Amino acid sequence: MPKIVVDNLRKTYGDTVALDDISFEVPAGEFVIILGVSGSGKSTLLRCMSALTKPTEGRVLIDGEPMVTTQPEVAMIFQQHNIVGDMTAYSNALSGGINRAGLIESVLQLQETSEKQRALEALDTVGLLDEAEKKARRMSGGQQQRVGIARALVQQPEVLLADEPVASLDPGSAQDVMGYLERVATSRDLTSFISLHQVNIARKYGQRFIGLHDGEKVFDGYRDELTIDAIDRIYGDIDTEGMFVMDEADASTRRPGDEGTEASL
Ligand SMILES: Nc1ncnc2c1ncn2[C@@H]1O[C@H](COP(=O)(O)OP(=O)(O)OP(=O)(O)O)[C@@H](O)[C@H]1O
Repeated sequence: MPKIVVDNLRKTYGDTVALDDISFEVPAGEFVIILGVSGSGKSTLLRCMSALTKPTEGRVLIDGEPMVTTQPEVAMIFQQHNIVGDMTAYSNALSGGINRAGLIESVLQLQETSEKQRALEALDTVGLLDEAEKKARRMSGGQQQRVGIARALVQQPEVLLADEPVASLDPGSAQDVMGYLERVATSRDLTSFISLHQVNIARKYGQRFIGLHDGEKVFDGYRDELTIDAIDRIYGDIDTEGMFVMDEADASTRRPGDEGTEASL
């Protein structure tokens, strides 16, 4: 049985069709990148998958069960980190257990020792154990996003959703955070959906790619299928030259006349 089924998902806001009849199935453990320009529907798709937004039509199934409300098995990481600057990295991570432990226990840090242990392990996983007692606001954007990942892990999710997790980061930090996300997903066997608009980063880390354009699914395939033509379909009229990092293995994906146009970012 697929881990996640997105079944004829449609979401409209007045006259705006944010998602238009989106369907796909993803087996457990896949690392899926959602690609598309701003406004293509990436956030709406992830919000529907986490039950933060109710679809107009269609449904999302996790392990065959409809997702009608948010649940701890599905963790969401946001672009703006959504962590509390005045709290330490440890306290922020620990607050990820809020769905399981309850609000009061979480605020008073009355969670069980096992939960506290999990927070420390999660910080260790994202390379921040030594910074556990540091206030989040004194950390870099990349470190804050890694705290956000740690917090999501404390929730003990099976599915990880990340909405533009590296959009506000410099290229080095963005790669750093994507590397941690990939390693965490592999080591904890998470089914992951990461929305990105940077094609070069997507190609480096993604296993499978779902491309959205104006709310429609225009691509669904694995790394070797993400050709320049596919990128063109996802990005439409936008000049995609320079988005595509070629390597030896990509030679077969070149279009006639593309010789010499590869760009490295
Ligand atoms: N709460 C809302 N109310 C009205 N329209 C919305 C709302 N949320 C999204 N939209 C519209 O739905 C469409 C898809 O938006 P969405 O945020 O999902 O795209 P996106 O690909 O995530 O863009 P970005 O990368 O800028 O976040 C856009 O036209 C957007 O204006």
